[in-house]
Amino acid sequence: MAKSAVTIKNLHYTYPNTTSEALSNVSLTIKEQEFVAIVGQTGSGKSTLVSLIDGLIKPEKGDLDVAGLKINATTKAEDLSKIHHRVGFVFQFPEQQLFAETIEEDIAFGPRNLGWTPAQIKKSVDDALKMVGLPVELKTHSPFALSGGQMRRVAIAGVLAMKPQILILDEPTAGLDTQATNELLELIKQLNNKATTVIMVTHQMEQVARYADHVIAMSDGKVIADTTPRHLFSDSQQLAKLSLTLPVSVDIAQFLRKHGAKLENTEPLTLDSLADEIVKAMRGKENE
Ligand SMILES: Nc1ncnc2c1ncn2[C@@H]1O[C@H](COP(=O)(O)OP(=O)(O)OP(=O)(O)O)[C@@H](O)[C@H]1O
Repeated sequence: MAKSAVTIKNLHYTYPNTTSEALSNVSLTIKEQEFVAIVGQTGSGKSTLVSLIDGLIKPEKGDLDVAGLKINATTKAEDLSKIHHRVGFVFQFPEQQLFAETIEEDIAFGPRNLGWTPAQIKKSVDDALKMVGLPVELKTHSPFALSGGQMRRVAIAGVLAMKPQILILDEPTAGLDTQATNELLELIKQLNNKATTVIMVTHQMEQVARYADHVIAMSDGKVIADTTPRHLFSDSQQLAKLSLTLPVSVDIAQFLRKHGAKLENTEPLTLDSLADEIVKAMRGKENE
């Protein structure tokens, strides 16, 4: 059985100077090498949850185990910071945090902070550039001369250079065009295939359907659903409660079924699988 990458038990969190809990009694498990999507309406607690997993804030009550590090309300700041050796966090619009004169300097910032040797730092920069599909020769250039999509890749390379076991991404495709979005998601999937656990906050149900194997849906600081995308998208009551939309492929399949099409009963999570089902149904009709 796969080991757990993150285990959370009865977690509570309230922001300073506020009265209501941002997270209320959250318990969940994320296994190693899962691709997990965290979904929910604005203000439901997604960013707070991933900030706790990344050790940016400390729980008020409850326990976390993140890549083997145990965290609770009494954990000291220096112990909390050990998380950054194991977890990488790609914030929303990460390119806004690029700062150095060269791409190399920018990517090297994290590994240098971790105290790595110059040789280790050089190798980690080159490896990270390759991982995000950018030529290593670019490293002497300014990050600010790149396109928006490329700048985002450099920012993500800065996180990958530290070789995280768990990669958290908060809406990684926000503001990107369709091509850059698809390329970035494929890249994240490749990293996931090579053993990185991925936790992605997203509002895009198409991305959940296509890439995630586990979905955690939040509302009002609580986990409302903790399941597979296929199961979530076949539960219309739950979706309505969470005010989530259906992926287009599932929406079309449900419409066609309602109008008598004999499609298979499982929800098609991508347009490709919907097209396959429609072709099968048409062939079945021809053979009747
Ligand atoms: N720094 C903060 N100080 C006080 N309250 C906060 C802070 N950040 C978030 N909150 C509150 O905590 C709750 C959960 O917010 P959170 O940002 O985790 O939600 P979210 O699901 O990530 O929303 P979004 O999709 O808009 O990013 C909300 O009620 C929000 O107003």
